[in-house]
Amino acid sequence: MTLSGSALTIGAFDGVHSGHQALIRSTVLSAQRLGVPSVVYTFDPPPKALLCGARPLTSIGEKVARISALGPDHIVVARFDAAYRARTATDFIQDLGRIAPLVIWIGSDFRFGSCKKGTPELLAGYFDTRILPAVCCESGEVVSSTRIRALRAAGRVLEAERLEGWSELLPFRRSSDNGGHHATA
Ligand SMILES: Cc1cc2nc3c(=O)[nH]c(=O)nc-3n(C[C@H](O)[C@H](O)[C@H](O)COP(=O)(O)O)c2cc1C
Ligand SMILES: Nc1ncnc2c1ncn2[C@@H]1O[C@H](COP(=O)(O)OP(=O)(O)OP(=O)(O)O)[C@@H](O)[C@H]1O
Repeated sequence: MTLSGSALTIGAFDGVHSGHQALIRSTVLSAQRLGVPSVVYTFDPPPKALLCGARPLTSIGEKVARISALGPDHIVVARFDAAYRARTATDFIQDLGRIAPLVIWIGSDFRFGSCKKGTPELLAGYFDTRILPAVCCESGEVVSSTRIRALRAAGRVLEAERLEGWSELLPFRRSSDNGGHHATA
């Protein structure tokens, strides 16, 4: 996919939890303001599934369905395998040129590329990079896919679902395969 302008967000987005949702909403809003398409760039499987054996919170179909529900114009799904993992931060920044982001939304802890050398500061040297403050739960802890996986593993399913933030939005749906349309990188 090649674009001449876009608003972009990037991440594993495992579970598309409330922090991810805020990031995607900010991206869609920026795109509307700028009059360009919004793009969500994600990876399958989530890097931590390949690298640490983490069990993904949803199937790729459910992830794409959740992202689609937030209204971006495009979803790019890059296959995260051994070759992709070896890509450097600079390789990835070059790839992003095809999407021509006028603005990129990320969280402050976003890291990308081999040895996690890609930082928000590096990205900001190439693109207008906006950092969304971390979304926290009611008790003040930062919401993360890792925390949701740990809650699930401990059998604390309701707490995990609350952090994911989908049970209220889509009350009748569970983690099933009902994929949407998406491009692969
Ligand atoms: C383009 C790209 C984007 C990445 N994005 C994420 C991400 O959003 N979340 C994550 O946990 N890891 C992400 N990773 C994985 C890490 O940056 C890194 O590749 C991984 O930790 C393995 O690093 P190593 O091969 O140097 O051990 C990404 C990797 C690449 C190449
Ligand atoms: N609670 C949050 N608030 C705002 N942004 C977030 C939050 N959690 C993650 N992000 C951002 O979402 C993007 C994707 O991150 P990622 O998919 O690695 O999420 P994660 O919840 O941190 O996952 P994990 O716990 O597996 O590392 C990154 O830019 C990250 O900074």
